[in-house]
Amino acid sequence: MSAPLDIQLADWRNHALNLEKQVNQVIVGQSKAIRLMNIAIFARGHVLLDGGVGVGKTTLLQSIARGIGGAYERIEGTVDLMPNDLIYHTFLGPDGRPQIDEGPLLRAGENLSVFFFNEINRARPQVHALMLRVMAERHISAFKKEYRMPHMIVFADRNQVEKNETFEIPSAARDRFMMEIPIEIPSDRELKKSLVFNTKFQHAEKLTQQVESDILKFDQLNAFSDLLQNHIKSSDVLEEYTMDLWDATQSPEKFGVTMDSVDVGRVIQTGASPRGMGMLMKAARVNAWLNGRDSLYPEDIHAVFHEVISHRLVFNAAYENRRTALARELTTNIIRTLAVPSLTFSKAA
Ligand SMILES: Nc1ncnc2c1ncn2[C@@H]1O[C@H](COP(=O)(O)OP(=O)(O)OP(=O)(O)O)[C@@H](O)[C@H]1O
Repeated sequence: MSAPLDIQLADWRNHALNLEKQVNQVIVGQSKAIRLMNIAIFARGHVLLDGGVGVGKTTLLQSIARGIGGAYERIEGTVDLMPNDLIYHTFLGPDGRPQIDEGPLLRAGENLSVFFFNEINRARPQVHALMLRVMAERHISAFKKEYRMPHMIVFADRNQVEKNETFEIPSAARDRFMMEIPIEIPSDRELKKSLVFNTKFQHAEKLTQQVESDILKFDQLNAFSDLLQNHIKSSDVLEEYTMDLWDATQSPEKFGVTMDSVDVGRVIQTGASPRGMGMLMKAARVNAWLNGRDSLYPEDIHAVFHEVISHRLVFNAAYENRRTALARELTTNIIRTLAVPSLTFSKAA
């Protein structure tokens, strides 16, 4: 028999916060990104990572995978990567004859919990199409059988610096990702110094091993996530506020939102999608639970608004090449400008 709901919620919250604490001890200066990744894990959403090279993405994901339990797999996006490279690879066996083995998507079977697609925008659209299908359906047929990966979360990094030979992910594909999370070099000088001079940070594998394994049970996350999503309540006032936020992503000028650098009325081609708003609320509910509440507050939406909404906005062509800065300014100004309702909910025990 399963434990009473309030005990389950409290136990899982302790595990979630423990995971966060342990990952923060090995990956320094990334506490905000780690909180957001934890939210995505409990909301069961795929994540785009926005970061440069050598900023600790692999170490971070391996640490998280260790804490979640299950298997971690990684693939590099390259211009000659083919969809089949995710599914199988061929090699010469000891007898000199060609053999076929399962590729990174299939190798771990149902144990796959974290799949890292590095530099996804170096891969061709055919590869994106396969990846997006598997992200949505979490199964694929190959070798005359059906492979399921029900516990998989995809983390995809886009190389934002080098644009040669890249295939940008179109807006419809970006919309499938719950969040885009920046992984930036820490700004604190002492932290930066320790990354350079403390030799432990040059041993990524040893760092990862410091995270306790199986803090969460990766194969129970889907069921717990459903339970959590059904548990967190919202109110009419909060729902109306959310609808205004949504409208403001499409027509910011109607809500008096302004931007310093551009005419706000001309900048947006398409605001957030219904899928995006659904994902916003899923992420916000996880934030409420992590903060020990059973009701949604505006601050739960604010905590994830930028990372869930920005990558979905489509800017008019003249502004697309400045999208990162403009999206940050717009989402910040939407939150600042729209009147925040005050809510009086009781805190969860
Ligand atoms: N914030 C950080 N905390 C801990 N270690 C870090 C951090 N940033 C970088 N490192 C260290 O830098 C090295 C490179 O990290 P890692 O390979 O994870 O980066 P990456 O972003 O995945 O690189 P690439 O883009 O080349 O794949 C590792 O030894 C890692 O420990």
